[in-house]
Amino acid sequence: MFILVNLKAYPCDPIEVAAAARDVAAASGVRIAVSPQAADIARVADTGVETWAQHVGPNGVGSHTGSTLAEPVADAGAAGTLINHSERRLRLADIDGAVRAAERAGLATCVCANNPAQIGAAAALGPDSVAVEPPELIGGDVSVATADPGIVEDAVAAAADVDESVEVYCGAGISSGADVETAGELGASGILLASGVAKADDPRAALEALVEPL
Ligand SMILES: O=C[C@H](O)COP(=O)(O)O
Repeated sequence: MFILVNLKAYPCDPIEVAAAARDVAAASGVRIAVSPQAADIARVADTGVETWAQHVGPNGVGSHTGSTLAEPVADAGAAGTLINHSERRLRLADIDGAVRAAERAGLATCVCANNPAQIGAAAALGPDSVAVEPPELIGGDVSVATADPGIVEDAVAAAADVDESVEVYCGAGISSGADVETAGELGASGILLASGVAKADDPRAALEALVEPL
């Protein structure tokens, strides 16, 4: 099981979370990555934790003010990137372009989507992974794996119908080891979570609790 901790724009200390994630991953053997703000990628990567960007765009070098290019993200130490997160939606052509740009830069890709139909479309673009997240459950206290287990199972089936090599993650409201375990039983090979760690009083304890049953 892969645990991807998205720090969004929460006012946590990215280095504290990164160091905790690095240590918990090493102690547990569970793959854990941290996805900080773009400006923090290099500092977070320097801790040794697997580091992901929250977004890259489709552009290459040129006159694209405000762009996040894949190459400098990779150069800063990122190993992968989210694309089309629910809070950073892109047009279809730009999702495709961002996947291609990330591939050229050597970044692993995870395309986010709202529902199984979108997961099938996302998988058709050839990313390494897709993540299903019902927007109404993001940031809440109830895990997608509990509130809507069918959406996870249907997303796994939708991706497999298109390309069995695409990994399927799920996210929204996941905060406990039991949530992670249930997501795995539903067929997800990874989880995407944010508030359960980034807003925790003790992020290290929150991470330890997540991996405890694995
Ligand atoms: O990127 C993470 C997801 O949007 C889930 O966020 P959450 O764990 O706060 O529900």
